[in-house]
Amino acid sequence: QSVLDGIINLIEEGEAQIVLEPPDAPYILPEYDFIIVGAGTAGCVIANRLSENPSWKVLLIEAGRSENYLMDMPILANYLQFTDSNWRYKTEPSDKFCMGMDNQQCNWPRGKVVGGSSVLNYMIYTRGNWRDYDHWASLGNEGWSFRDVLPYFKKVENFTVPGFHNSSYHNTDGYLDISYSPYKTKIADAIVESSIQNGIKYVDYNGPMQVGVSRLQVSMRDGVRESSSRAYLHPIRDRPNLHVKKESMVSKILIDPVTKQTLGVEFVRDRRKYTVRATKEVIVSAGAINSPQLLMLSGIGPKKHLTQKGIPVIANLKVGYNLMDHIAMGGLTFVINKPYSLNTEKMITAENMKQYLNFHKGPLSVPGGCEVLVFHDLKNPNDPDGYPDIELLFQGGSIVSDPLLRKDFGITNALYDTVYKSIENLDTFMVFPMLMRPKSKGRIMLKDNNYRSKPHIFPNYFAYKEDMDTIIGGVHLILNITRQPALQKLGTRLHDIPIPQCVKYGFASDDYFRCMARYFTFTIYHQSGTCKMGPPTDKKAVVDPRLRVYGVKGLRVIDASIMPEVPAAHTNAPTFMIAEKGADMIKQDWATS
Ligand SMILES: Cc1cc2nc3c(=O)[nH]c(=O)nc-3n(C[C@H](O)[C@H](O)[C@H](O)COP(=O)(O)OP(=O)(O)OC[C@H]3O[C@@H](n4cnc5c(N)ncnc54)[C@H](O)[C@@H]3O)c2cc1C
Repeated sequence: QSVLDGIINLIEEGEAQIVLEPPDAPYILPEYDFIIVGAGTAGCVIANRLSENPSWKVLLIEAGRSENYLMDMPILANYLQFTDSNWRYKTEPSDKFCMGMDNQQCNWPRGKVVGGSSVLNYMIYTRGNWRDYDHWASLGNEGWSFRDVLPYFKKVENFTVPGFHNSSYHNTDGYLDISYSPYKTKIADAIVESSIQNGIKYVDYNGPMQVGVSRLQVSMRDGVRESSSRAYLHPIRDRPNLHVKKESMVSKILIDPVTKQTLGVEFVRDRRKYTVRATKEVIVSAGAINSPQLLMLSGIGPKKHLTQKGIPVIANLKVGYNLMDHIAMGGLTFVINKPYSLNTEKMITAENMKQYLNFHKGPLSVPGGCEVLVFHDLKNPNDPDGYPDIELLFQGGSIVSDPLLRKDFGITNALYDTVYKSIENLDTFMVFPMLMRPKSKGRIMLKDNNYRSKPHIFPNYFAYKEDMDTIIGGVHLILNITRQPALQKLGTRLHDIPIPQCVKYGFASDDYFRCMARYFTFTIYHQSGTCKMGPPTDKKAVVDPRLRVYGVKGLRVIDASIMPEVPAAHTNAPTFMIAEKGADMIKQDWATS
């Protein structure tokens, strides 16, 4: 098989993808039983599950266009943020975080495409800790304990990770394939070995014990990204009772101001406005930024804020509060003296292309270069069933390995040139110490009452000192791991050109790293919590434990925004679980009514 054969294969697979994704509905009905806003991780699951009932008519509305096959080549993950499939949000400028980024703003990409952020993401698949969900339940969210949600995590997956087939935790007949990437670098092997040498156990972090080291379990099928659309929509593309409307942005949820009954939605396509009615429910699955934005535009949100923006209030709720994210100190880079690192330009060889295009194997199958993670409990380091407060995410390359990676994060040219330019030709890897259980919470606010305006984003990172301390604990752990023999065999050393603004603290001191975290504040893209789930006694709750919006009939939010606390996980797997569970709740509620 040659590269040319591979290119033909690519064209054929690309064509197949176009046919497999449900088409844009050429017409829509005046009313549906259910209207789902947003075909992202959650929306595709809900569309599939609700349309299982052939007597229900379901409309799925998505602002973005079709997913294309190139988006699903794992190594291209870093590139997708530069396309129109990204909403391209930015945080408000700050002098406490994101200080090394252009205009002191962090980029917050979000998927605007069929499949949503599951098309832009790095495919890392982690469920979180059993305590995350027991904690949700203890806050008054009945039905959300780990015991309750485990069946839904299992329902999602076709788990093919070798060596970990524990049927109490895993399943093989779900829609979403979970596997290891078909390729790993020698750096990944050395990281795993060094972690073990540092006393860390190799685990199935989606099994009974989460703390430990592992290669990444990823949502991939046969070396190709498994987005929520590929997993949940492609297999059901011919269902006549499901219509998908693409490139159509919902501008308002229509609610009767007197009865508070949801009537339907208004959406805009090609600058034309359409109205469509929902006879049973509207389900908002527009993600952790757009869901609160849409609720607020529709009159559901904090009374004072909505009134200031000239929006009549339908329900006075704390929409947009409780904004959470997982951040890491970026830029921690190690130089090695072996030619093992993933470097995009060096990787584009005929052999690697041949491997990927023909067989979906080789270095191009590594998701954006991410390879290994360690979950660790800094407070209880010896507890094999610890509750991770830090994750170390290892990449088989670094900020210098791909010219676009620094632009993904928005690092200023000046800072990049000063700190990293000189190591562009060296072999390197990078580690993110990532805060898993942040105390600091932010807020999303409307700019104005125009649905096309991007909202204001205040992430409020590092408002609590403990959050920074945890990151520093993570840096120490990374340094310990890199001192172990397996990584030392590669000549691993910390890249030591300092950030000029931090050098006054003394390179590699804790205060230096604190300063570095404020300059290179890297989001790991886990925005969540902005339509918080909680019991009626929770003053910040927007939806009840059955995901129904308080004070409004016929309206639910089902996506990452309902998380009361962000789990110790990358948020895609928990969002799949929420969607499976939410869809079941809808079925239950309509079965008994
Ligand atoms: C760059 C990046 C990398 C990530 N990496 C990982 C990872 O490796 N592992 C992991 O677990 N998680 C990762 N995540 C996070 C994870 O993908 C998200 O938590 C998850 O996809 C959220 O799902 P959701 O359904 O809440 O929202 P989304 O998947 O974002 O879906 C929302 C959908 O609604 C659409 N929409 C929004 N507003 C409207 C409107 N008004 N009208 C119509 N449609 C609308 C959007 O276009 C989008 O398609 C990453 C995210 C990003 C952006």
